[in-house]
Amino acid sequence: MIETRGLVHRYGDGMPALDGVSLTVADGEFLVLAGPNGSGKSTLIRHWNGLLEPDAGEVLVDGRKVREDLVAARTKMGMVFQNPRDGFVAATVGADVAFGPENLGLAREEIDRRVGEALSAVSLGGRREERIETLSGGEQERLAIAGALAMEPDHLVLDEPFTGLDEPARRAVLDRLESLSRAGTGVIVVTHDLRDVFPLADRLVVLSDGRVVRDGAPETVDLSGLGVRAPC
Ligand SMILES: Nc1ncnc2c1ncn2[C@@H]1O[C@H](COP(=O)(O)OP(=O)(O)OP(=O)(O)O)[C@@H](O)[C@H]1O
Repeated sequence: MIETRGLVHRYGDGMPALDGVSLTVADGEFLVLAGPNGSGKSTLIRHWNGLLEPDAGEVLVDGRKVREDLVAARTKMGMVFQNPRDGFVAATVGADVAFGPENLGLAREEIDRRVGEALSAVSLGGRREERIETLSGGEQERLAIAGALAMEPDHLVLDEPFTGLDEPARRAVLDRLESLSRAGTGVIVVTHDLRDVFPLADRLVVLSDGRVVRDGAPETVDLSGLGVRAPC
């Protein structure tokens, strides 16, 4: 469970990027976090794995303060940031996915199992030896998801995972998210475009100017005037 309590974040002297956000995300929940550009979405998820320090308030993952146990939080939260291509650390598909589990100090057999399962979950099984630069944009997005999955997180958090994807790649990523969610992994998708992800979500939270302005079942949330593109 992710508990965000009264979270305030300021980057400088201006308006706070987060202005007292309180939000609890249950295990297994499929949550869409929406809001216009600059509303604080990326800032919020960076607090969930301790990349930023609160100016006020706190974040707890499974009851433990993130800033006091970064390793525990980062083991439970799988993050796929915008432009995942910038985050690859190895030359080949298999080596990149193995990097996280290797850093957990796991045994080689366990690492191999996780890499195999994560790659097949995103339909990249059998492509371990391929060089990352030869993959398409959609395949690279799925590879980034595999890297997060290999950590076997309780919550998979994806920041704008559909940007720059063509329709088949978008569909493939959505299908993966749906099956992961069905298998019990919590999924949090950050997006300002609700099109395809809307029907999958249990819950929609909308941020505006660093505050939670809507929170509810997707079909019950009124999106008018929020600068969020409603699903067609
Ligand atoms: N590193 C930074 N330094 C200074 N200000 C920042 C920084 N990162 C974000 N901000 C500011 O904080 C506010 C919230 O930004 P954030 O990126 O969290 O919003 P967002 O909802 O994720 O936006 P987007 O949809 O454009 O990614 C914005 O006003 C932004 O300009």
